[in-house]
Amino acid sequence: MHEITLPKRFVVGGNVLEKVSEYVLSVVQCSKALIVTGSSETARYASIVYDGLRDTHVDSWIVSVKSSTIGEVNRVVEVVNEVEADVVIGVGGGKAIDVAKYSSYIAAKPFVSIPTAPSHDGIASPFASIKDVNRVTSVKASTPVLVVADVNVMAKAPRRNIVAGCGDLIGKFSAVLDWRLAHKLRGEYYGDYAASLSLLSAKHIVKYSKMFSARQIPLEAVRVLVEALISSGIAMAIAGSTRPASGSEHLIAHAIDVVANFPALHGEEVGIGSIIALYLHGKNWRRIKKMLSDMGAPTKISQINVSREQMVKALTIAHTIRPERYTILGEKGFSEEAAEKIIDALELV
Ligand SMILES: NC(=O)C1=CN([C@@H]2O[C@H](COP(=O)(O)OP(=O)(O)OC[C@H]3O[C@@H](n4cnc5c(N)ncnc54)[C@H](OP(=O)(O)O)[C@@H]3O)[C@@H](O)[C@H]2O)C=CC1
Ligand SMILES: O=C(CO)COP(=O)(O)O
Ligand SMILES: [Zn+2]
Repeated sequence: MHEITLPKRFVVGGNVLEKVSEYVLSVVQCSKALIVTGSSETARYASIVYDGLRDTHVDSWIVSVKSSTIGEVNRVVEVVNEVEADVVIGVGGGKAIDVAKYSSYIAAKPFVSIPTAPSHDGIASPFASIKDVNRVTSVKASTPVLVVADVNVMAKAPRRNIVAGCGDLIGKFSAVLDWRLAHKLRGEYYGDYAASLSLLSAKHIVKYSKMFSARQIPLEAVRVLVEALISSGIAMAIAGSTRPASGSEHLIAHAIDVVANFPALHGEEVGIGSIIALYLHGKNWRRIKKMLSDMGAPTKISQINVSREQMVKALTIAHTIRPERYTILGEKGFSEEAAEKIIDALELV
């Protein structure tokens, strides 16, 4: 048994950031808010949120975080307690959202998710990837009470971040295959509804792939991507774990982070992990590789700043990242020889 807690309100649309205070006040009674953001363009969006809250007499503070580590979470929790904030608002990419989400969970305050880029599916999920809490995998955190996704803001994010969101979602094809495999081989609980919802998000990326390959990605495609990222987060909430969203492709991405110290965006690494995972599952990996390549997503390890030696190492340790989650990598994973062979067979160099 697990409880499914979903956000109370989703606001998805153009220019919704300016009205954020109205949305926040519609779901939480608050007079003090702590905004967690990054340090680049994200901080500019955070100041728009700050101004909106000030105009409706909500005192606000902004904390900029550099990484999604427990050190940053502790720093944010200290400020939450010091200023007695009633709500924690994350404004930024996956890093800022995750730090805000986990801090709100520790401080037992409501969490509001305001993504500035469609680069990951943690936007609405109740899990956070905090780098040194559970090694490199996610942990249970708060479900946002409110998600405000301004598609105009997100469409202005760097193309690289947008395409990374496509990569994170393409990963659901192998994640669900792995889940089914674990169900058949290990009797693990398999939630057909959560799995179908997760797959739906990946299928929409394929359906709209031509639009994502256009020089200027149309707003319509960004909106579909944002909705798909939200719905993948909901699939995780329904399943009560990240199982529908994270399988062997994520283990490979996490292993790359361990070996090469976070060399690229999460969704970019998942895209490459998906090519390998789909090959192992006997699926049409060539089609997915071409699709990612056409979008401008990395399909070679040099494009994610990973050397051949590092990739071999990552492949040989991927199965150890989360031993309790059975995947196509099995219990022994890749041998060095097999890793070398797959890198050549899939032309990853
Ligand atoms: N909780 C969950 O369920 C999930 C969590 N994740 C986690 O999310 C993280 C990945 O998120 P991702 O967004 O790729 O990485 P980051 O949050 O690190 O963002 C990457 C970069 O993009 C910048 N950025 C964000 N929005 C904009 C914008 N609108 N314009 C210009 N620059 C922008 C960020 O700026 P700045 O430096 O200012 O922050 C940062 O420099 C990983 O840590 C991953 O583990 C991924 C999937 C699911
Ligand atoms: O990135 C995620 C889903 O896209 C979360 O996955 P993990 O639970 O493997 O960290
Ligand atoms: Zn992911």
